This record gives sequence, C-alpha cells and structure tokens, in this order.
Amino acid sequence: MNSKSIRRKKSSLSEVKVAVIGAPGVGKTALSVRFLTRRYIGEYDHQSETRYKHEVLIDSEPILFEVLDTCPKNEDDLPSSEVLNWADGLLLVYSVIDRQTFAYVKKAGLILANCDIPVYLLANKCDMVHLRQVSYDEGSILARNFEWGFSEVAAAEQVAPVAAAFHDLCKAVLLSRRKSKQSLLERMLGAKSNSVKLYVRGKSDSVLPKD
Ligand SMILES: Nc1nc2c(ncn2[C@@H]2O[C@H](COP(=O)(O)OP(=O)(O)OP(=O)(O)O)[C@@H](O)[C@H]2O)c(=O)[nH]1
Repeated sequence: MNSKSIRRKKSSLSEVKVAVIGAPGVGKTALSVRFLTRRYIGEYDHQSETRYKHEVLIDSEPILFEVLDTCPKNEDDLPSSEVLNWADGLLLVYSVIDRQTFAYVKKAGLILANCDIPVYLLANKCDMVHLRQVSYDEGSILARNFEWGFSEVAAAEQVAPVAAAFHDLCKAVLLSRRKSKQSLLERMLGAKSNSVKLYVRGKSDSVLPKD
C-alpha cells in the first residue's frame, strides 16, 4: 500500500475518544478489555491509566476508538478536567453490588451536567444476583434524569452487551457532532440571510425619489 492510500484510509475513519470512569474496582478494566479483545481475564493491573486504540465497524462505518481506562485513587477521586476535555464520550460505570460506587456516579453526574458531552451509564457485575445492592430502576431513573444511555451488564459473562454499550455511546457522540455541525451551519446561514435582508433594504431605499 502506498502512502497516499494510507492517508486516505486514515482520514475516512471517524475517531471517537471514550473515557471509562467509575469508582475503584467497578470493573472498568474488565469492561474495556472485554470490548477490545472479547476476553475476560479476572485480575487486572490497577497501577495507572491506560489508553487503547481499537477499530470497529458501526452501522457499516469504520470507527477508530481510543479508550482511556481511568484509575481513580479512591471514591472521592472524580474525573479530572483534563479527562473531560480529552473525551468525546464518557462511559460511567458502577457496580450493582456496591452502593458506594452508585454514589460515585451520582456525584460525577453533578459535574457532568455542566459539560456538553454524551454519557452512557453502565451498571456492571449483574451476574452477582445474590449480592445486588442497586436495583435496575435506580440506575435507569438516574440515567433518564440526566438523559444518558443505560444498561446493566456483567463483564465477567457477556461480550455483546458490553460492546453494545460502547457502540451506543459512539453513536451518541457521532449524533452530537452532526448536531453541532448542523447548528454551526444554521448560524452561518442565519447570519448570511440577515446580511442579505439588510442589503435588499438598502437597495430599495436607493430607488426612492430623492426629494
Ligand atoms: N463477578 C464479577 N466480577 C467482575 C466483573 N467485572 C469485573 N469484576 C471483578 O472486579 C474486580 C475489579 O475489576 P477491574 O476491572 O480491575 O476494576 P477497575 O474498575 O478497573 O478497578 P481500578 O483500576 O482499581 O479502578 C476484578 O476482580 C474483576 O475480576 C463482573 O461483571 N462480575
């Protein structure tokens, strides 16, 4: 493949940056690894943030995902402004077997309400039925209030539902990009039509009798 065709291929890809956010231990790495490799390992390194790149087809469109698996130090370590500025979309994760982690996503929600960024709320570990502390309805209501996407999954057992959450978030990012392009275009056209109106008024003035 020559350099021209490589360049063309790259520019045809839509790039979507997703930050995976949530309290320690909710399964952020397990979910990211499931999405990227379809595998579940069980134990993961918790030392630092990790970035992965992954290309997938969504609705026949090639998408280059950049996934940032964040690594909060504790339950009070909310997403930084660097992460919020970097990301196009956020996957906000809690564990259905740990109510504290649900409190974390609620707190994060208050910060995110001021950011214009698509969010998908993902409840993990729903395989642990007997240990559940957060009901489906609680998650669903929180997501509805903030107009986020929502689903419950088990990274330990599921592949497709985990991928579906990433895909839905990606679609929301692409939609919001299209909307902001559209509104920019409308503002530009609006400004243009205003100047046309002014111009027309000036022209008709000039044909009035001079006396
Ligand atoms: N039962 C069950 N355990 C899970 C699931 N997802 C993750 N785990 C386990 O939960 C633990 C924490 O998972 P991680 O993916 O390391 O969680 P994390 O959010 O990345 O953790 P930090 O990096 O410390 O913030 C691991 O022991 C996983 O095996 C799940 O769906 N079900």
